[in-house]
Amino acid sequence: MSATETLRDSYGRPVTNLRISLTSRCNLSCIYCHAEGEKNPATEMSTDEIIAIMNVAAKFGIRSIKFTGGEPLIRPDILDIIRAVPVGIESSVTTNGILLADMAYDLKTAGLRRVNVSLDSLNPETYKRITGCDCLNNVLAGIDAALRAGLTPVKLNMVILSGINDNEIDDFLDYVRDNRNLVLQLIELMHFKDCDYHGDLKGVEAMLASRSSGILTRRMHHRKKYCLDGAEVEVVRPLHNTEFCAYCNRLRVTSDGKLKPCLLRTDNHLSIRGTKGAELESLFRKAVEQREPFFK
Ligand SMILES: Nc1nc2c(ncn2[C@@H]2O[C@H](COP(=O)(O)OP(=O)(O)OP(=O)(O)O)[C@@H](O)[C@H]2O)c(=O)[nH]1
Ligand SMILES: C[S@@+](CC[C@H](N)C(=O)[O-])C[C@H]1O[C@@H](n2cnc3c(N)ncnc32)[C@H](O)[C@@H]1O
Ligand code: SF4
Ligand code: SF4
Repeated sequence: MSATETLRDSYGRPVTNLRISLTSRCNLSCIYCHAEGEKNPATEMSTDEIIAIMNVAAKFGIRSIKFTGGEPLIRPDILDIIRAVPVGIESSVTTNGILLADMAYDLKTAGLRRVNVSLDSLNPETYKRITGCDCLNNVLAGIDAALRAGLTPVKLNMVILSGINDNEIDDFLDYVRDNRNLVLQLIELMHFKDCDYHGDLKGVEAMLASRSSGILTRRMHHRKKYCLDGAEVEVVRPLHNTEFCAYCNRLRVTSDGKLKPCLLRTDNHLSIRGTKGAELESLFRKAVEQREPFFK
């Protein structure tokens, strides 16, 4: 196998991005959480199992690894995991930010490139209603610490919840405005729980487009990025979006060690528990073969 072999699925989509769920456990209980599509996970992977997976990913030309969960920062070995990311792979974490203030500097020193921080409201009451925790200030302190540590750009993930936080978009635009290191991500709610707050992101995109001085298209998912009056906003609108899936370049690993070809499917997971070397590589190939756009 060449050092730069990139895996492609039968739809011609290259896999360049790996999302590893480090745990299904979390210190918050958001009303909408999809937990990265995990259902009843078994035992978490060990540090060594995660390192073996990252090393195979490097052989297959994976360019970026995202650590997610559950809440990835509650893993006691998170710094060891980040230190073990193979050279040449950019690593990032998606976190709720609760523990970030104390950890940002160490994460940066361990080699982490950047963070996405979930923040669905700037109002303490609304934040508590969504997450179950009266801890908005911890998250804001975490974002400041991440900026100071250079974990940039810091992307703020805001899931649009109709009737709960959709009146706060302008407040968020003000929050990120004129800070080149802060990007706002507006995310469409996917229904994984009985959560009835789905909002229309197409309407939001039309509003952003009408106020934008420029619109870019990201390679991944062909997501649109809007530049308006000093604020950078990316829109994540996956549902019934064939273009989004056509440009999906990700493979996932569940916290209990299964390759997961698509966020929205649970019927084609492949267990990699107890495998390494050639066997693990062959399972990677098989998982990529099983990838297909969810919306097509
Ligand atoms: N349907 C679907 N949703 C996704 C996919 N990737 C990310 N999302 C959603 O997008 C949101 C943001 O995910 P993040 O973990 O912050 O990462 P990201 O924005 O996708 O990645 P970066 O921009 O590289 O940091 C989450 O709500 C995910 O549920 C995907 O491949 N399919
Ligand atoms: C599952 S969380 C895991 C990482 C971390 N605990 C956090 O909240 O950032 C990853 C991202 O998925 C988003 N998310 C969770 N459930 C979702 C849903 N039903 N629809 C859309 N996004 C969702 C969260 O807002 C977060 O930005
Ligand atoms: S913090 Fe993340 S993993 Fe935890 S409940 Fe909220 S969205 Fe889910
Ligand atoms: S729904 Fe599946 S195929 Fe579509 S973008 Fe998400 S992970 Fe990729």
